Amino acid sequence: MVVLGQVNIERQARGRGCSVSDHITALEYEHEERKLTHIVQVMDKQMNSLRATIGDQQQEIVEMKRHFWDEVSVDKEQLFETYVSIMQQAKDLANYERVQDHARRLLTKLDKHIGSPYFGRIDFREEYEVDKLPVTIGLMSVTDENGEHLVYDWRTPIASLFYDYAPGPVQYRTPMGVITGEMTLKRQYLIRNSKLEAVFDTGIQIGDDMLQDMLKRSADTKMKTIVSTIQREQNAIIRDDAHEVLIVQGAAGSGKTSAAMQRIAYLLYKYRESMHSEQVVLFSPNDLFNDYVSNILPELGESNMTQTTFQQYMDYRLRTTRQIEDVYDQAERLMNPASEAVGQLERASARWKASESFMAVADAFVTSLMDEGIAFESLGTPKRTIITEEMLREHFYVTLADWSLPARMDKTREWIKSYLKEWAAKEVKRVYQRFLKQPNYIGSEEEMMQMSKKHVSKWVREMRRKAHTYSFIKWDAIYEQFNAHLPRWCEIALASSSAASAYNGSEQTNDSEEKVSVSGLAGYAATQVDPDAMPNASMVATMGEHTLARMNDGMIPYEDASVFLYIMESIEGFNTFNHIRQVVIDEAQDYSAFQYALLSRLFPRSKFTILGDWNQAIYESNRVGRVEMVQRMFPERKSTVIRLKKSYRSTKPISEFAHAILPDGEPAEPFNREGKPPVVHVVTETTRPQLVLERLQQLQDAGCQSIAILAKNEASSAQVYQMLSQKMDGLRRVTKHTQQFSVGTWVIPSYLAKGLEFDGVIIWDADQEHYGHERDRKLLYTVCTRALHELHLYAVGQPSPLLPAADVN
Ligand SMILES: Nc1ncnc2c1ncn2[C@@H]1O[C@H](COP(=O)(O)OP(=O)(O)OP(=O)(O)O)[C@@H](O)[C@H]1O
Repeated sequence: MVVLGQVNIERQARGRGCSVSDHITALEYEHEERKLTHIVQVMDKQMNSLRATIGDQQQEIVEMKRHFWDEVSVDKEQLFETYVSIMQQAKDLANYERVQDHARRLLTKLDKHIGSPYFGRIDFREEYEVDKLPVTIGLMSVTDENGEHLVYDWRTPIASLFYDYAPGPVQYRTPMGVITGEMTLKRQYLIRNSKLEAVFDTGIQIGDDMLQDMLKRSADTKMKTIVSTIQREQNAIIRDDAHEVLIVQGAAGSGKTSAAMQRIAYLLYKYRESMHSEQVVLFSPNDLFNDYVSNILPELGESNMTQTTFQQYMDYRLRTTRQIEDVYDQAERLMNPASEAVGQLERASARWKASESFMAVADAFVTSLMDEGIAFESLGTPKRTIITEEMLREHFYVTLADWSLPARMDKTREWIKSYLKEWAAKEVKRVYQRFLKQPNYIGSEEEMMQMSKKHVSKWVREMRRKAHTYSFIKWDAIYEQFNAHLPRWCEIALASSSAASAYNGSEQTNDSEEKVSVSGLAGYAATQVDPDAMPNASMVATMGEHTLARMNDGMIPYEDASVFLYIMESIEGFNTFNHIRQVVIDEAQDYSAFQYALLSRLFPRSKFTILGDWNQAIYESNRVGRVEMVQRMFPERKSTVIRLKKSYRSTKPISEFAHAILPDGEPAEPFNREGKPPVVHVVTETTRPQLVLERLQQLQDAGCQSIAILAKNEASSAQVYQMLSQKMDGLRRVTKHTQQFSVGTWVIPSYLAKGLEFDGVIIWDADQEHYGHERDRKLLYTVCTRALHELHLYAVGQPSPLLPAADVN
C-alpha cells in the first residue's frame, strides 16, 4: 500500500488499502474503480487483437516471401507482367511490414502503460455547453472501438488544463483558437499494477501530496519522468511554442532538465507529422549525463534524440595538429596552477576569452585577414612542390581580392582542383615518357600508360583531399599569429567598437555596406566591446605569449579551442546542419559567447531550448556568461526567458543551506519537504576516513541507495577512492571517462557531479583550504545541491568561510 506523504484528509477506503480524499463518496469511488477496470479491459483487448494481427501478418509475410519467386515467368512474352507482379508483391510486402511495425510499437506502448494507464482527470464544461466532459489524462491516448477517448495523452491541448488551473474558469489553446469554460473537478490517481492505490482531489498545484511522494523516493541512475506532477511554471516551458529561443534560468533542482525532456516529448507529439527524434539534438555536459537522461524519451513513448557534447563537436571539427584540452582538464589546471601568478593569469585569460569583448577582438583579426595574413601550405608530392605557397597567396589575395573569405576559400579549392587536372594530364605524359626510356622491358605501351596514370592519380587524390579539407591553410599558424599580435587586434576592436557605436548612433543607419565593415565579419560583437573588460596592453601581450607557449607544448587550451574554431569558421564559412529542428542546451551557463555564436550558426533553422543556472557557473571560462549574452547571440530569433524559482530536488533544510551560500544569488523557494539539516563535521586528516566510512554505513542504514562522496578535484578523488575502497566493498569512482553509473556509493570529482543527484552527499573537503576563495562559491553551491535527503560536509581544520551557519559536529 502506498501512503502519500502529508495526506491528512485520507482514510483507508473501504478496507481496500486505497488513500482517498475525504469527500469522495463510496459511490464515486466505486465508479472510479469500475472506470479503471473498463479501461484496463479495453487496453487488454486491444493488445490481444494486436498480437493476433502481428501473428497473422507474420504468417502472411513468411508465405509471401516463400512464394515470391513463383511469380517469375521464364516466358519472354510475359516479361512485363512478371515485372508488374513482382513490383506489386514487393509493395504489398513493404506495406505489411509497415503495418506490423506500427502494431508492434502500439503493443509495446500499451504493455508499458496498462499497469498505470492514467494519473489525472479534469471535468470541463465548455462555455455555452450544458454537459461537462470528464477528461482522463495518461501517458498515452486510449480510445474504445467507437473511437471515444477513454484516456487523453498528457500532451493534447485539453490536458494542459490539468497542469495550469485549479477548478474554476479556465481556458486552453487549440490550433483552432482559444477555448474557454469551467473546470469543475481536478483529480489525481495513483495506479500501480492496474490497481487504484490513491485518489484525491486537488487544488491549485498538482497535489502537494503526490509531489511529496515523488520527491521522497530515492535518486536513480536514470532521470525520472515527471509527467504526473508537472508544475504550472514547468508546463509553460514544456508547451511554449511561440519562441525560437527559449531560455530557462532556474535554481538548482528546479526541474530544468526534467522540463526540457518532457518538452521534447511534447514537441515530438505535437509535430509528429513533420518532426522526428533525429531532428532533435541535446548538448549536455558529458557522456555520463547523456546516459542519465537517455531513458526519458523512450519512457514517454518516443525514440531518443541525438545526444552529444560541445567537446565532441570541437574534436571533430577543429583543424589542428595539437591536442585539444577538455573542460575538465581546464578546470583541474585552473584549480591547481603552477603558481599563484600563473593561476591569476590563466583565470583572467579564460574569463576574457569567453566574452563578447574577446569576440570583437577575434572579429578584428578575421577582418584583417581579408588583406593579408593567411598562412598557406604548399601542395605537392614528397619530392616536388606542385602548388607553392606563393601561388596560393597570389590567387587568394590578388585574383580573388574582391570576394569574402569563405567565397575565396571555396574558389581557391576549385582552382586547386582544376590546376591539378591540368598538371595531372601533363604529368602522366611525362611519367609515360620516363617509362618508355627505361632500358628494361616493363610492359606494353598500354600497360605503361596505365601505370603512369595510376602513379599520378595517387598524388592527385591526396592533393585533392587536402584541397577539399582546406588543408592548404596552416590553421595552427593562423591561431599562433592571432596570439602573437593580440594587443594589435584589441586596439582595432576598441577603435571599431567606438566607430560602430558612433555610427549606430548617427542618422545614416541605412548604409549597410559601411556597417558591415565596422562591425566585423561575424557581426555579433563589435558594439559589445567593453573597454573596462579589456585587460591592459601588457597583460594582453602576456596572455598571447602564454597561449603560444601552451601551443608549443602541443596543446590548445580549452578556452582557446572555441575561439580557434570561431576564427576557422569565419574564414572558411560556418558549418550548418539544416535538418535539425530543435536544439536543447543543458547546463547553459557553461557555454561561452563563442560557443553560442557557433551553435547559432550551426543550426540556422532550428529552435533552441537553453537551460541554465548561472549560479552554477563553475568553470572560469564562462563566468562572464549571462542570460542577456545568450539572447544577443541569437539576434535574428525571437527569444524569451523563463525563470524557475522553486527547487524540488533537496529537502527544505538542504535547499535553504545551499542557497545561503549564494548571498547575491537569485532567490529560490524550496519545496516544503522536511528532512535532517546538513551537518558540518570538523575532523582531522587522520580521523576523516574512518568517520566518513561510518557515515556511509549510517546513510545506507537510513535507506540511501545512491551516495556520492564529492572531492574537489581529480587527484583527491583518486586518493579518497584508494583510501576508502580498501575498507569498503563496492565503492566505485567516476572519472571524466565514465559513461554509465549504477545505484551505489561513488567517489566523484566535484565538477563531474553537475546535473546529477544522490540520496546522500558527503563533501570530503569543505574546508578553508579547498573552498576558501570567492571563486569557489558557485562550485560549493553546486555540490551541496546534489543531495536529495542528506548532506554531510567534512572539514579538516577551518570549515569553508563560504558556508552558512550549520550544525557543527
Ligand atoms: N514537477 C516535478 N515533479 C516531480 N519531481 C520533480 C518535478 N520537478 C522536478 N522534479 C525533481 O527534482 C529533481 C531535480 O530536477 P532536475 O534535475 O530536472 O532539475 P535541474 O533544474 O535541471 O537541476 P540542476 O540544475 O541542479 O542540475 C529531479 O529529481 C526531478 O525528478
